[in-house]
Order: sequence, then C-alpha cells, then structure tokens
Amino acid sequence: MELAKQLLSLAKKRVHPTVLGTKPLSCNGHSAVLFENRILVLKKGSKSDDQIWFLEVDTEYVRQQRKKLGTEVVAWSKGVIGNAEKPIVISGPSGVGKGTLISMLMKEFPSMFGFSVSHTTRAPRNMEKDGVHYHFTEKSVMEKEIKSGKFLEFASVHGNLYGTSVEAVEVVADAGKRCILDIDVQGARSVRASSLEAIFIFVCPPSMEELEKRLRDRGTETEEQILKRLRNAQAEIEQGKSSNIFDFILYNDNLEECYDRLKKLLGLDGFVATSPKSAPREINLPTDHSVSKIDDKIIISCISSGLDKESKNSIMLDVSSLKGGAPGRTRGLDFQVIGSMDQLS
Ligand SMILES: Nc1nc2c(ncn2[C@@H]2O[C@H](COP(=O)(O)OP(=O)(O)O)[C@@H](O)[C@H]2O)c(=O)[nH]1
Ligand SMILES: Nc1ncnc2c1ncn2[C@@H]1O[C@H](COP(=O)(O)OP(=O)(O)O)[C@@H](O)[C@H]1O
Repeated sequence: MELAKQLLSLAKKRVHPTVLGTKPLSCNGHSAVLFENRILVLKKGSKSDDQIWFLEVDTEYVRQQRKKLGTEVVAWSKGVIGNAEKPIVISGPSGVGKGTLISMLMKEFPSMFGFSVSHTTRAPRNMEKDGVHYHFTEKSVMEKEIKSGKFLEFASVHGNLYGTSVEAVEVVADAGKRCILDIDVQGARSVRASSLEAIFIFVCPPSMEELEKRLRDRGTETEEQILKRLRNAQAEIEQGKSSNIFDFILYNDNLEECYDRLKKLLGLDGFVATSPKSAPREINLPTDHSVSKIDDKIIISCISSGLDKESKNSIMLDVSSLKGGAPGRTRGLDFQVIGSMDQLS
C-alpha cells in the first residue's frame, strides 16, 4: 500500500504529526489524517472490519516498546469500534490452584472469558496441547521473537522462558471476550507498568504444607522441579502480598468457597450466563470518501451513487474518546452519522 510507505517514511523521519498540520493525505484512494501522535488511515475497498487503521508514531505503547527494545518503533494498530472489558491477570505460586479456578470460570461462562495462551520453552505435560494450554516454543525462537517485540511481557520462571504475546491478548478481545492471563509475579509487574489496563488478582495457599501437598498430588513434576517450585513459592507469596501490583488477594483454602469469592469480586455472583454479548458494531465506509479534521473531530464525507441519485453522508469520529486497549488495537472508536443529504443526479 503506497500510502503506508509514504506514512512510514514520514514516521521514520520522526516528524511529529502535529508538525505536518492537518491536511489529509490521499493515495490510491486510501486516505489518512494526522492528529496528535497517530495517523488515521482509511483503507479503500476493504472489509468493514479492516478499514480503519492507525499508524502509531509516538503513543504510550510505542514509547514503551522503544525503551524496551532500544530501537526506533512505529506500530500499526487496527481501529476497533467499542471497548473491550479489562483483562484479568491471575498470579500465584505453582500448585496454588490458578489453573483450576480459571478452568471453572471458563466452564461456567464460556462466552464471557477467553484464555491468553502464553508461549513457553518448558516441555509439555502429558495432557497439554500446543496452542491450547501454551504455545510450546524453542528457546532460540522465543528469544528472537522477544527481540522483535512480539511480547507484551515475558519472564524467566522456574528455569524456563514464559511470555504473553500481543496477539494472545488481541485474539480474545477481538472475539468479544474478557481475557484471562495466568502469569507469574514478574509478568504481572510488567503488565501493571504497561499500557494494558487490567484487574490483578493474587492467589495464596492456606499454608506451605498444603501447597506442597497439592503440587505432589498433581503428579506432573519431577522431585527436582517440585523442590524448585517450592523454593520460588515463598518469594512469590511475599511479593504478591507486599507489592502494590495486586488489587485483590484470594486465599484458596476450600476450592468452592474460593471460586465463589472470585466470582463475587468479578461481579458475577448471582449472574445468569446468557448468550454472548452482541458483536461490536461496524461501519461501512464507501470507497468514495474524503477526510478532514476539525479540532479533535475527524469528519469523513462519504459520497455514494444510487440508481438515480447521489447521497452524501458525513460521519464524525471524536478522537478525544480513543482509548488504549490491547496494543495492536485502538479501541473506543465511536462513529456518529452527523448528516445525510440525498441529491438527485
Ligand atoms: N510472566 C509470565 N509468566 C507465565 C506465563 N505463562 C505462565 N506463566 C507462569 O509461569 C509459572 C509456571 O507455569 P506452569 O509451567 O504452567 O506451571 P504451574 O504454575 O505449576 O501450573 C506460573 O507461575 C505461571 O503463572 C507468561 O506468559 N508470562
Ligand atoms: N482449594 C483446593 N483444595 C485442594 N486441592 C486443590 C485446590 N485448588 C486446586 N487444587 C488442586 O491442586 C493442584 C494444583 O492446582 P493447579 O490449578 O494445577 O495449580 P496452578 O495452576 O496454580 O499451578 C491440582 O491437582 C488441583 O486439582
């Protein structure tokens, strides 16, 4: 796409969009308008869920990635109408019952929650499926992908690499579901410091003895791995309780009671599961349109020709309402039709 090249070269020169003014750009029918630290691009002739794109030049996410990777960064981000609910980050020592609680939640509310499938370099357990429980990955591959900016967060846990890819969170939000992340305390700290707004829950065992019993009874680890997990558990529990990362601490003593408390803090007690929430609204931009910007409003003027008349429509996007959701997506788009005029041709 020619326009993309044109915009990227502007972005690479690190010309701040506001310096370029608000004159819309146009190329091959694609149009673009610059504002604040993003460039809105309307793609010609694409499907309604692929029409609105942002080239992020200096947004919070781009600044974080630049710092993390130590290189220049620009990022494409897809425009999504409406907002996704805040993801839920669940942390806690190995064997405390995170996976069990998450499975119960997903089983009771299948249309409401989706699991963020992490990448890991550890070997799969007997019942674990690639792409379902984890994306099992070679260390060298994962290290390369970390360098290329694929991950929202990553950490070395019990001697293996684990990471949440940007894509893992996006696919859940795109399906209209609330994302659940099962990640360690280091990962939770990274997400807390990132542009992803989430609810943070730390799951605590009733005692170290009970934790050891659960780990041993699960029977998925070797003796060496169990001892390593127990050694790390003490520090994780101290950090979980004392750091200000977590919004809630949940004691998993009796499983049913703990699950009820989890549902309560997520506002699900007494909730009757119903059909999935309606899919996000879409707008259909005709190929023939022009874009202009007035203050923090972007006006898209559309002209469509019918059999005997031409109709003009204006759609307004209030840029001040944009919200950062998962990186890779710009959520919170709210389009309003502000005028429609039919003309006889
Ligand atoms: N930072 C980070 N931690 C992860 C991720 N995925 C899993 N973990 C954590 O890695 C630890 C080990 O997970 P796992 O090997 O499945 O063992 P388990 O906790 O004993 O079930 C747990 O604390 C998980 O929460 C991730 O993507 N990022
Ligand atoms: N409240 C509980 N009481 C007794 N056993 C539990 C409880 N919660 C989980 N378990 C068991 O403990 C083991 C570890 O749970 P799991 O969900 O795999 O932990 P994690 O995902 O935190 O590593 C599993 O065998 C699970 O059935």
